[in-house]
Amino acid sequence: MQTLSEQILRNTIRIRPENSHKGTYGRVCLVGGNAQYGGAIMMATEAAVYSGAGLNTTLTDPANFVSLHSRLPEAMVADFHDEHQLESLVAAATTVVVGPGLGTDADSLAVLETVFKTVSPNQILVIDGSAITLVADKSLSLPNARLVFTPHEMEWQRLSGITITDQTDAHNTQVREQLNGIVVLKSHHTRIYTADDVYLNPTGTPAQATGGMGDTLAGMVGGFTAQFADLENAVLAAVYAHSAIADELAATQYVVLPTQIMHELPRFMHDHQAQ
Ligand SMILES: NC(=O)C1=CN([C@@H]2O[C@H](COP(=O)(O)OP(=O)(O)OC[C@H]3O[C@@H](n4cnc5c(N)ncnc54)[C@H](O)[C@@H]3O)[C@@H](O)[C@H]2O)[C@@H](O)CC1
Ligand SMILES: Nc1ncnc2c1ncn2[C@@H]1O[C@H](COP(=O)(O)OP(=O)(O)O)[C@@H](O)[C@H]1O
Ligand SMILES: [Mg+2]
Repeated sequence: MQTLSEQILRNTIRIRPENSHKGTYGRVCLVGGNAQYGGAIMMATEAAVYSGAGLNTTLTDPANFVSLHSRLPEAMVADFHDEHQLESLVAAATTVVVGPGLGTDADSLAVLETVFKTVSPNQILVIDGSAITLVADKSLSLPNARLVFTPHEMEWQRLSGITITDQTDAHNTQVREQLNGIVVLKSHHTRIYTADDVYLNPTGTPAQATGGMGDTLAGMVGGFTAQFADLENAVLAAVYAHSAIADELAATQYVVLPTQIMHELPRFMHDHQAQ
């Protein structure tokens, strides 16, 4: 087991080359947000945009279009019920983030199944929130893609079958091997399980214990993995940065809002970029 340090930021966040454009920094496709949970996909989208991903498209319930656009004109939006559009936008993405606020009803399942059948082996697929619950409840087969799972302990219990009290590194590693992806097991001491190692994130604060905090991390993982070449480092750096920013804010705040974290990101990434 290794404990992450600030070094992961300098190893990952690159000074931008002058000769670059939005196409250089990846396309993120975010899929989620039913009529009840529009906030979740908005926070994930905003986090991807503020992470610096070059192009961001959100596939969501049309009930969320106006609120999303009025907050975030940088993102493109489309209806996730339109299967043809969902397929073509997912196919064009560097990273797909599926699950924040997706819900678990029949429509949600249909959207998730379309995403799973569309992604290809060289695409990155971040599976979060409701998508994890659906995979577990419906015993869905996972697609052949570069998978990143971001469960909290209850979602991990559903997906892995390991009860929260039994979620030891040995047990978690066994299930990670079957899933064949990176697992970010979120808690007050988040651990990241990769093919070769287990990493402990030393940053984080109970001031983060508020709804939307994980949706924000999912969007950051989307933004970082779409831009930075090394998948594992990009995931580790996103996890570290998310909670390091919260720690900074918690020095003077009782609670840290997810939207405050994402708004600090451009400054934080500027301060930790390296050649
Ligand atoms: N503003 C919004 O639209 C929000 C939408 N959300 C979405 O709501 C859907 C359901 O997700 P939820 O996570 O709320 O519901 P879940 O039912 O998946 O999990 C929440 C339950 O897990 C328990 N739990 C145990 N250990 C935990 C841990 N370490 N971290 C978090 N919870 C732990 C909690 O006490 C709670 O009872 C997801 O799609 C999610 O993205 C939530 O993110 C909240 C905010
Ligand atoms: N007490 C805590 N200490 C540190 N980090 C926390 C704490 N409580 C929550 N977090 C972090 O907040 C996030 C919560 O994720 P999640 O439960 O998926 O939120 P949501 O689905 O509501 O967006 C995770 O990154 C988790 O590590
Ligand atoms: Mg969550």
